Amino acid sequence: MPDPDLLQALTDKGIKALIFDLDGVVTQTARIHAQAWKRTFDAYLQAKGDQNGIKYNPLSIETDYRRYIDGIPRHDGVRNFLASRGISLPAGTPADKAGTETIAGLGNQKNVYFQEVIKQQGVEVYADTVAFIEHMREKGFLTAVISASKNCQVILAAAGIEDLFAVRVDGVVAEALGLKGKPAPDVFLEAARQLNVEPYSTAIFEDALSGVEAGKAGKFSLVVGINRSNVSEELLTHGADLVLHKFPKP
Ligand SMILES: O=P(O)(O)OC[C@H]1O[C@@H](O)[C@H](O)[C@@H](O)[C@@H]1O
Repeated sequence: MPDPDLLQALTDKGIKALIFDLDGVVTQTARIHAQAWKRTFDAYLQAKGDQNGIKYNPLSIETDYRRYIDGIPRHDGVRNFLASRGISLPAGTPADKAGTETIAGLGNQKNVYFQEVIKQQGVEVYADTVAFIEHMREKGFLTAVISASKNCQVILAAAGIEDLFAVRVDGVVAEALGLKGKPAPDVFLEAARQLNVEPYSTAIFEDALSGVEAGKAGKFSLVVGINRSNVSEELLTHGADLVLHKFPKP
C-alpha cells in the first residue's frame, strides 16, 4: 500500500512546526541501542540464571525491546525490562561501575557497548528524513528534535546534522528540567514550548510505541508513526494518526 499523503495532511491541519524523534527516525541508531541492550541483558540474565538455577528468556528485540525499552529513558528501560523477568534491583548511583548489579550499573554497561559501536562505526542518517527536514525548513517550518537518549548531542554531531533543529530536548535536558520520559508527553510539550508553538499546530514523528503514545497524550494535531520495521498496525493502535515507511521526496 502506498504511504498516505503527508504534505496534504500537514496542510489540512495547518501545521507550522515539526518535532522529530532522533533514534530510528532521523538517525540509524535505534538498532545500535537495541543491540547494546540485548548484549547487556542476555549476559546478565545468563549469569544470574546460572547462579540461581533459573532459566530466564533472553531479550527479544521484536517484543521486549519495543514494549519495555524503546524510546524510554535509560533507567526506566532497565527497570521495566527486569520487572518483566520478575527481577527488582536497587537504583545504585551514576558512578556505579559498568555491569554492577544495580539499575545504574546495568545502564552504564549498555552505554559502554553503545558508545563502542558509535566510535567504531560512526552514525548514519536516514537520507529521506534529512532531505525532508531540509526542504521543510526552506519552506519556513520550525523544527525540533527530541530524544530519551543522553547521547543525542553526540549522535547529532557525529552525523553532522546539529543545525537541522532550532530546539533539542533530549535525555540530558529532560533530566535537568525534571521532565517525565515517554509515554508521558513532557519532552514533546517542552520542545513545542521552546519553538513557541501550540500542539494543535505541530506534527510529531516517532518510530517508538511509547513515542506515538506520548504524541497522543500531548494532543498534538498530527502524530506520524515512522515504520522502519514492519510495525504499522501497532503504531496505529498506540496512537499514530498515520504511518509512513519513508518521508516523501521533496
Ligand atoms: O542510554 P541513552 O543513550 O541515554 O538512551 C536512552 C534510550 O533512548 C532511546 O532513544 C532509545 O530508543 C532507547 O533504546 C534508549 O535506551
